[in-house]
Amino acid sequence: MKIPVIMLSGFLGSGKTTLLLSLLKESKRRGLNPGIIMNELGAKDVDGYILQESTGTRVEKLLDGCICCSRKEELPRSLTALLARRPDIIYIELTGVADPDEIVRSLLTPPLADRLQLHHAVTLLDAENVLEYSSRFSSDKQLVRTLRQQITTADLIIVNKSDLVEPETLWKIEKMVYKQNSESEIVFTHYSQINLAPLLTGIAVRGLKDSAPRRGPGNVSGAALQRMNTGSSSGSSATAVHEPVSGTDSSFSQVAAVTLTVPPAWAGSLRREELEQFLQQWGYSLLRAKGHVRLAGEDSVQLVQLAGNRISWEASSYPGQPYIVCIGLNLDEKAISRSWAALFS
Ligand SMILES: Nc1nc2c(ncn2[C@@H]2O[C@H](COP(=O)(O)OP(=O)(O)OP(=O)(O)O)[C@@H](O)[C@H]2O)c(=O)[nH]1
Repeated sequence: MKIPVIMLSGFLGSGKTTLLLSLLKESKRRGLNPGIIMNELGAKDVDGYILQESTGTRVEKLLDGCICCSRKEELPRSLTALLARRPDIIYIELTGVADPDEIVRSLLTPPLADRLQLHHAVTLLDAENVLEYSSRFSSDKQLVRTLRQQITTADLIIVNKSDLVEPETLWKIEKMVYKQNSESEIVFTHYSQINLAPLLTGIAVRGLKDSAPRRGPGNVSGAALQRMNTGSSSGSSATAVHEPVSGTDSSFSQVAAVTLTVPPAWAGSLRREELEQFLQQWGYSLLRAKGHVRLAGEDSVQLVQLAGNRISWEASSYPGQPYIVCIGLNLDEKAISRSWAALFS
């Protein structure tokens, strides 16, 4: 019996982990044993920690590079390890700059092809930013190509973050998607809330299956569109570890990750506004930031996220040394490190 795979792709911060959280909760509710592979560009496992903390599910992590290129050879190894745990369904969350077509190719190549079956290729789009990508990233043609590939490879496209845009923008996005992929289903939603049933149709607990999983009928309708409050707000030596995302056939040649750590002596001294200013000064060259920090005057550790130039905060129980992973296009690593160190001088 082949194990069904649902692949989640989409640019940085588009809502993949938010969707995966819902899928995991729904999988558990159905008594399924899910296997998860999560790939992160940075060396820190921010999303894996969020998933483990919220659902208790073990996550197979592939950090510090992209499994469509620089860490390509690690995917078969991780999938083989995961299969030994006899999952009913495997979710693969790609990095925001991964070419999903490369992953589909790996899944269709023996020996993986003998054991796995691609059930759905889902791509999330950030409604607030997706129409700007071609002009914003015009200096990185490879990245623009990869983002197109994310649209053309999908059989389900979820236009997420629709709470942040006007209906006109959604129509433009629909037109843009249709031009590139007229076959896929497209839904509009916020916080990745969609009807999960069609995605999981045909997936059953091992032993209860009498045939190979089949795709369900379409109709993955999103939640009713409505404006909603995002909950976002308008934050020895500090170290910066640069993680060049290498690989000869890299799909994201100019995208790199930097991990910034807070010196132990300064933990709990950062002010929220200071950190927000630090993150916002790089404009769109800082594509994504996420990490756990301890702020002055706050009891709990905070999970801070920057996506599409918006910053959000939520309480976290992360027990380790505070850090932030910054992912950017042509980021000036020296300037970032200097600016970060200045926060602690
Ligand atoms: N306003 C708004 N925020 C959202 C929505 N969906 C997700 N977010 C927020 O956007 C940020 C990024 O969401 P994630 O689900 O982590 O995105 P991702 O695609 O997994 O991000 P990476 O894996 O880092 O590429 C988080 O702070 C989410 O809470 C939405 O529909 N509307």
